[in-house]
Amino acid sequence: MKLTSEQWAVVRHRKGHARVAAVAGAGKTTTLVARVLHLLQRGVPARRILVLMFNRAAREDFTAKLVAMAPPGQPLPEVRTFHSIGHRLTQSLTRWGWLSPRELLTADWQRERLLRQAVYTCLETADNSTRDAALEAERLEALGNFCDLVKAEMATPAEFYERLDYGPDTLHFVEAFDHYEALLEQHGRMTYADLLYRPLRCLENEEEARARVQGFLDHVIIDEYQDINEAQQRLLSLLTGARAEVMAVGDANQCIYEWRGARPDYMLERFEATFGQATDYPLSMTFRHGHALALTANHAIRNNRRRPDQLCIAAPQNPQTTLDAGQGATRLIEELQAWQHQARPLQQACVLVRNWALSVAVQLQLLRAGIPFRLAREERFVFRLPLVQALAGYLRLSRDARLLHDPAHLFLLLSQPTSFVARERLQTLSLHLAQTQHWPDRQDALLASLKPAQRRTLKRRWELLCELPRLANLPPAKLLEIVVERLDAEKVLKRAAARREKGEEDVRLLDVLIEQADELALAPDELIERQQRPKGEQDDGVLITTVHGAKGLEWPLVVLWGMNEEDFPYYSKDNPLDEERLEEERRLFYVAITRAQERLVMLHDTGDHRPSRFLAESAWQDGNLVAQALANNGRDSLSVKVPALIERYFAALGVELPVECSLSAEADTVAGSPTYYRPGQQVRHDVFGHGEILIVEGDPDNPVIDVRFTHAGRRRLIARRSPLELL
Ligand SMILES: Nc1ncnc2c1ncn2[C@@H]1O[C@H](COP(=O)(O)OP(=O)(O)OP(=O)(O)O)[C@@H](O)[C@H]1O
Repeated sequence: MKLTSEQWAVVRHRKGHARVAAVAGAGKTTTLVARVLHLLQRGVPARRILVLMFNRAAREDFTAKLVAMAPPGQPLPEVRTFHSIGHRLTQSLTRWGWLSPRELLTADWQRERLLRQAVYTCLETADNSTRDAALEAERLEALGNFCDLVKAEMATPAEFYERLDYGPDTLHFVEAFDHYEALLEQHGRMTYADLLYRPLRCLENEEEARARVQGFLDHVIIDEYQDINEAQQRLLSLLTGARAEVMAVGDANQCIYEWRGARPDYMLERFEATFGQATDYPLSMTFRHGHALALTANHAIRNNRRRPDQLCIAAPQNPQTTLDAGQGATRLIEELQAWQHQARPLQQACVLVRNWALSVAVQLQLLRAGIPFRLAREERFVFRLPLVQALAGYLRLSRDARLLHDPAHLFLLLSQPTSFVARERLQTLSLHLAQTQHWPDRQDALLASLKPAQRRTLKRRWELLCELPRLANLPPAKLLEIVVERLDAEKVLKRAAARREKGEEDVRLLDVLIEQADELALAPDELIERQQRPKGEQDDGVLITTVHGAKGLEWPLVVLWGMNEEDFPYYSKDNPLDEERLEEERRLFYVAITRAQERLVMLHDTGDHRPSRFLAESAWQDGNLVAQALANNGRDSLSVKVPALIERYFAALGVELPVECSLSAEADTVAGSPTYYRPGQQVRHDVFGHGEILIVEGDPDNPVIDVRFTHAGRRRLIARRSPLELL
């Protein structure tokens, strides 16, 4: 394979640190393998080179390519992940006596037991209901994640708690962290997060230990630099010391872990702050997809203010990617069936969603159409979700009143969505209700340990259960709506979730389920039967995954589902978008669309949600139009939304083709298009004077904007109805 001149420049980089800005599909592995071989040829000993990849799959892929391309017998450098380095450092530091020996906790239940103990200790004097709520499985899981993230970000628990949006019932997290740490030490255990955290803390504190691990490397090459966390960054700088030259490769446009502390500008700032000056290299040519998608990706990301000034250019031999957008589940099924009719395997296709909640509609539709699928995370199978099991349980009860006598069934419905009451107490109550069919007397011991609010919640729920058999004839969607309303399910789910985003995802899941019950007109029996005998996932099926889970991967066919405002970009009335979050959502969209090789289909749903602003911003029709013209060697002038971008793209290809601004683009600007108002823009209001736009949200054609006025403070305005002038 002939490397491009940009790739060669990276391979032959001579001296000092280097930063490589690589677009998606730029052949990073090929280039970095060539770089390693070049260093070896230049006489650098293999043991003085370290290559760091972001996960095991990337590491295996890299190693395989390196072995295949190296001359036989050539000693090769180590290719590692941060975890494997941490593992080895832990072993060495333990052998040398700086760290006490600890065993890695591999099973979830072991970890959960320690977390549970930590919560007990710090809520020892709290009342029952507070403790019960803190011991809910979901809350414990959130606490576990919190502890891991504190370590990944090398923050204090209090600092990190401030940074993330945890709910009001999580105040104990900060203290629980310390108890958890003490328990781990006491039991001689460590978690995966400790593999980096412990050696790093030790090396930062012990000069002598540091001296034993530094000075062994001349070259460190690191992939996916844009998303590395604080612990990884610090470990990297420790290992490289003053001597090693660092080559960091990444794409700031694919920085999708901002909530965890990664920032697109870190590619620039953090690197220089840590290592000093670097030579910059672009890898702008993608080998993954055709011009249509390259142009669409360029359009999509151009609305971000914080981004590298770099166009992604499709290599001439790439497949001619086709793009389409549409609406509804029927379209999704048609796309996948058309793929199968072309005798293409479903493993070559992927359905991407912004959030797992959105995958529920996809799963239900595929089940119904008999199209096999597999999930990147098995536990997200729709009929394995506790909330879905519970809702199906409510439907079953409406059809079969005998279930009121089944304690296990009552327990399921009293505990999901959570009633914030401990399991044991609910089990006893369920047994009583199943046997007596009566709510216990006020003085009954069963109620003694419950707070008045818990009693009220459970009593109301029992009354609903008794009423359900009388509602058996209602359509399932209507019945579910009643259940959700009577349980006050939205509020409960928001309260139960330990992070606001999780609560909102659960609420969205409720919506999706009701929409689906309505759209599919699911007969209760069908839903119930599916829930009771869920068909397992199938290996030869289409993959369903989230955009985060698709990082670094590619498929010939990508269907991006859920292209609606509030779903993608993800926001809500309680959780509005600010400029940073909108830009991160846009980078996620960029990652999503650049996974496709031959075909990309973006679908929005038929519900109340408006189509996503990203569809308009991406100008995908222009992408198709320009790609067609390039394929046919067209000569006619092209009417496009953003002529300057197309001209720059043509200049990079060495193509001369006239372009002009399309009428629709002009109309957009006049009418206040989704891209017309953007955070950061300066405005003048006839009454309030000068200000800066902070947030743009709502209908892209008629946005609501938040403006901070110099003299009139912060105001929310309907942009098109306000006497505003853009400066
Ligand atoms: N100079 C080149 N000419 C032709 N094809 C190339 C070139 N460089 C890379 N490729 C091809 O591009 C594809 C992706 O390359 P590679 O596996 O090296 O990149 P990657 O690291 O997986 O992708 P990404 O850049 O998205 O991380 C491969 O099929 C590879 O053969």
